[in-house]
Amino acid sequence: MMAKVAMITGAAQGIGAEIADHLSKDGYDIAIADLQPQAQKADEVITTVEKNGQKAVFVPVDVTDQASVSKAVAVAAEKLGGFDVMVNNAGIAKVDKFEDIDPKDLELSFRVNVFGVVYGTQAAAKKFKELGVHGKIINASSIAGMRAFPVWATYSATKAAVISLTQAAANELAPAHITVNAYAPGVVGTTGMWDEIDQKMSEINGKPLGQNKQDFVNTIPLGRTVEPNDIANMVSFLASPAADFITGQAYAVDGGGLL
Ligand SMILES: NC(=O)C1=CN([C@@H]2O[C@H](COP(=O)(O)OP(=O)(O)OC[C@H]3O[C@@H](n4cnc5c(N)ncnc54)[C@H](O)[C@@H]3O)[C@@H](O)[C@H]2O)C=CC1
Ligand SMILES: CC(=O)C(C)=O
Repeated sequence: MMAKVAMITGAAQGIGAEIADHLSKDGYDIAIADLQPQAQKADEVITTVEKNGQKAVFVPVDVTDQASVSKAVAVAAEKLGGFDVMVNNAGIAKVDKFEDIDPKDLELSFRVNVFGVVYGTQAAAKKFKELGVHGKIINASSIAGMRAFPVWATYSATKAAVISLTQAAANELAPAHITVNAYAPGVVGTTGMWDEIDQKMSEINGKPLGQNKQDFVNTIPLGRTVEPNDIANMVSFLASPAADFITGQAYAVDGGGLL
């Protein structure tokens, strides 16, 4: 029997790479979709997936470009022989004081974090319908999309939009038995995204490097940062038959930080 196929955007590193590891352990063949310059990093993820006994391909994509996303889905489905799960994981984080928000950062953030989810959802839904698959779409939000933080306006707004898009798409696609859900991580210490955030916050508020991150971590009742493994466990569940009757939901994976 052919393995099921999952495509993960932004999977050459970080949370996306961890999701590739988990979903391949669950028996999925994986399309690692990322920007072309990430091809070398993607090779390491391919090795991991193959060690787990599944097939993997690198599919170059720029999620800000509708045609590129549509082509990536077509290529993934053709190379891997099916299409069952789409994880719209690619994202960027720009922080700035509200009054200093740079229009270029604002535009790029919406193009990657919001347009990317729209295009990924459109392309996946069309492919699922074409193949007659009851597919699953899983989007990357953030706890910042559930509660806005100071100097995080741009990022928070994009991740709140992801929750809205998830609900709307879930409603529209339910008649085709396509589910749409989101994961909303808290502070992930190990992927590089937070190094950039911490550096920028330190420039804004003058706190020593590492202090802004520590301040967030201090608010987490379970007492540690989120690991990519915690998030991939949630994605693994949302992709599984155990989640067949769950749609339109956004799940915080944050150690209770929103409590
Ligand atoms: N790191 C964290 O603390 C948290 C991250 N998230 C979200 O989780 C997702 C993954 O985050 P991380 O792994 O930490 O980030 P990361 O920066 O390690 O990885 C992001 C990936 O997205 C790719 N990407 C960026 N722009 C792209 C584009 N235009 N087209 C295709 N791929 C593109 C990058 O090449 C990279 O491989 C993001 O959506 C992020 O907003 C949510 C909450 C917390
Ligand atoms: C980067 C991000 O989304 C958080 C909550 O840390």
